[in-house]
Amino acid sequence: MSVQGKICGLSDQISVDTAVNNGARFIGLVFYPPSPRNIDPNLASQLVSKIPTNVDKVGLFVDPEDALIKTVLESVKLDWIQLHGSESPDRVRHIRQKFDTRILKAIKISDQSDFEAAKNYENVADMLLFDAKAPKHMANALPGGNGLVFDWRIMQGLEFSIPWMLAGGLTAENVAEAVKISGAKFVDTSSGVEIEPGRKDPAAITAFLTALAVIDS
Ligand SMILES: O=C(O)c1ccccc1NCC(=O)[C@H](O)[C@H](O)COP(=O)(O)O
Repeated sequence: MSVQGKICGLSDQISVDTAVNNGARFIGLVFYPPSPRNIDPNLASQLVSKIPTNVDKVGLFVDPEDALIKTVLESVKLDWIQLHGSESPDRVRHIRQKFDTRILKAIKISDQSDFEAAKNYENVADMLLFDAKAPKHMANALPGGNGLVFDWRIMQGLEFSIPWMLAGGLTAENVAEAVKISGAKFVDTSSGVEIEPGRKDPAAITAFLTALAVIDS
């Protein structure tokens, strides 16, 4: 199986269609108001209304209340709920059970010790997403989508009981190296396919997905 790609933070139809038409496996939709990629549930519903069933719709939340998830799901049928905050394993279990939707749980990584947290989520999530942790001094840092990489070498030799996705600063130029070093089978990008935060670049989306297609995995 080739490396599967998620394009996250989509907010316009051209970019959604470009991602789908170039082989994206996952479409990420941000429901986190402080993000420049945040979108209204009704717009989200329109954007993904025609995407094929083999492309999964991922709704991204940060420490959401149940009410927000409920409101979003009333507008758009998500295949995954991505939790990118400090949600506990019990909270993840609750969300998974209450909304009967697969969970992609983000774990922030800066060094090897951060992987210990991942073990606590293997029994409550369906997939893990390893993303670079923003440094404390970084101004205007978001919980994710910061365009930061972590040292992919620290992934080597690690094994998890559920699938995992690599994220953080991935671009068409570095994704092949990231896959080779980390062994990732799933990758995710947002900043790396943007003209500016919140404004996707269809050409960069195409380049990223084309780069995936030629990786011998
Ligand atoms: O993308 C955002 O604006 C965002 C905001 C708050 C929490 C998470 C967010 N994105 C999560 C993602 O899945 C991103 O694709 C991931 O962090 C990688 O982002 P990037 O480093 O920009 O490629």
